[in-house]
Amino acid sequence: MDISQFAALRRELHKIPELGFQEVKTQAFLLRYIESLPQEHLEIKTWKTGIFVKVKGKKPTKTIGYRADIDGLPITEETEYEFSSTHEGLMHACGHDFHMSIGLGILTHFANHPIDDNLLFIFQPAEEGPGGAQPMLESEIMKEWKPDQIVALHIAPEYPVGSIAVKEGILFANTSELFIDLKGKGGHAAYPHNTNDMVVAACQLVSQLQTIVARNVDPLDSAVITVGKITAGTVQNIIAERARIEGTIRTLSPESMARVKERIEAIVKGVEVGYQCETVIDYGCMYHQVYNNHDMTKEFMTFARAQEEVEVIECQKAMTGEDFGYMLKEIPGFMFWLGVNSPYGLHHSKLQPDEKAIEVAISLITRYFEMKGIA
Ligand SMILES: CC(=O)N[C@@H](CCC[C@H](N)C(=O)O)C(=O)O
Repeated sequence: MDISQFAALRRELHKIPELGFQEVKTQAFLLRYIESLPQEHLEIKTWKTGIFVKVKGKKPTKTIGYRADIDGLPITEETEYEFSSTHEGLMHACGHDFHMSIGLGILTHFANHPIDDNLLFIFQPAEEGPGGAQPMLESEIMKEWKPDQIVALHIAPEYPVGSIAVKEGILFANTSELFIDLKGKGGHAAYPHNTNDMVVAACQLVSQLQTIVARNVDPLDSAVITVGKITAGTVQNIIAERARIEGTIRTLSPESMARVKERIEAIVKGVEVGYQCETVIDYGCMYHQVYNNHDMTKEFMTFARAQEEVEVIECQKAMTGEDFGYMLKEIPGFMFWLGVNSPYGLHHSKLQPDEKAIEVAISLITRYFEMKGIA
């Protein structure tokens, strides 16, 4: 198998990023490739814009899963790659093009060289939102093909190529999106006393939200409230009638998530009374923490440490979120970081992961599955 072809596939996928549950071209591209493989041991089923591929084992006693997310982000690419996104305003800025091409590489190997156990490849839509993992888990296909163990990776710009980073237990946080709409009374810029200005209310609210992590969360626990977007108003000399705040909440414990939300609701109520406006809070999609199974992670770290070309870093937990957490809640397994050495981080318009990491991941996971998949 020529591993360099998977960097080429990654470039093709990089050109066509699509948002969650709109991954129509991505699904068609993946299917075309998967259908070009020897079909003798494969069973393919589509689910919405996702795909399940089962590689039937020779004498299976279990099924091992590999999950790759497939959606892109609403970011305008600034990499100057020859193979930049052809979809305006959209980019694979979270490495899902890597996750898919690595999945195709591992699948290609096992379509040609099946092992004793079954393998299940899950190409999952909508990781960035609204979340594809949970509905995929509840699907009839998953009920029939549910793996006994499951693995996924995520690219890590901050680690060098050739390294992976992982830990037992909690790896990623609990997350919840946060949308707050404010409606007051707009009017002429010169007559503020006749209005309820939602620009001022929204600015106050954003500042007050910052006090929650500082004052209401146990300092030995961790939480983040990030407001990534504010929209308000129409032009410079009209007082804004409406404002919208969009953000995300991250906590290491489910208890802190409940506490943070309780405080957000109290503060929003205060702004509502103080600014005589109407408010609506919507928590959008929520993800369960990524909790790595202790025994499987330990076994994987021992295995990876024995591979000459891989450096294993025992990392800290991160406040990122991943709906793979839902899969790990039901299926023993783990997620690990794959070092890709990019000067720009995840969700950045100039993210440039090093493609040499694709080969590292394909050969590491292939060998790991070969070790695990002996009946
Ligand atoms: C790995 C990663 O970057 N995941 C995203 C998941 C986002 C979930 C949701 N849209 C939210 O913002 O809460 C992340 O931002 O951590």
